[in-house]
Amino acid sequence: MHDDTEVAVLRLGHRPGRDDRMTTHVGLTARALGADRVLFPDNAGQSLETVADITDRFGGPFEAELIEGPQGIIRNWEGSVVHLTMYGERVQDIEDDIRAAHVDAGEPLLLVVGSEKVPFDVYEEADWNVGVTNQPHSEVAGLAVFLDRLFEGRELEQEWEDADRRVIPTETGKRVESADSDAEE
Ligand SMILES: C[S@@+](CC[C@H](N)C(=O)[O-])C[C@H]1O[C@@H](n2cnc3c(N)ncnc32)[C@H](O)[C@@H]1O
Repeated sequence: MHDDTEVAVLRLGHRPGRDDRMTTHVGLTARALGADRVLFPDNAGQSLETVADITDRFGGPFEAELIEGPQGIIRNWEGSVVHLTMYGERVQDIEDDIRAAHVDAGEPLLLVVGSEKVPFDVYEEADWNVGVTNQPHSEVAGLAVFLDRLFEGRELEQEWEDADRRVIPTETGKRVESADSDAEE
């Protein structure tokens, strides 16, 4: 999270058209739930634009980047690598170990989520293969639950910098204020 050791999310694989919405949601969920950066495959430019636009409007800091050779990024990552997969160890059994490496020892964390079939190398190169349940579901759901576990809910209290607008929580309806009008309140 903003003042903590870095958490980057790597989206492995992207099928233009079919995966556009899911890849965008990986980025938006990473941003909303406390990651610092999302790395998208180089054919996911449309998703990058959407995430950058949301960050401009609703605040940051958050970075979205296009990358080539995701497996090189995993191999050369200076820190811990967590791969989210339904075949992995149960998140509730190993979250303390991951938190100890990331929060206590200050290791940057790379969080890898797949789309279609994930190459076996990724399972071998990850420090932890982690299942959020051992049932098949979605990269967005796995990412959300994992980040909330990692940050123990602190991400829900984040402050957003350089936002153009801010949502005011309301019991019913929608209330959005511009950052300028906030400043005048
Ligand atoms: C729709 S799944 C496809 C997985 C693919 N069939 C494979 O063999 O790797 C896409 C991604 O969702 C995530 N995912 C799905 N279920 C998960 C679970 N139970 N725990 C953690 N991540 C999960 C994983 O990152 C996975 O790569």
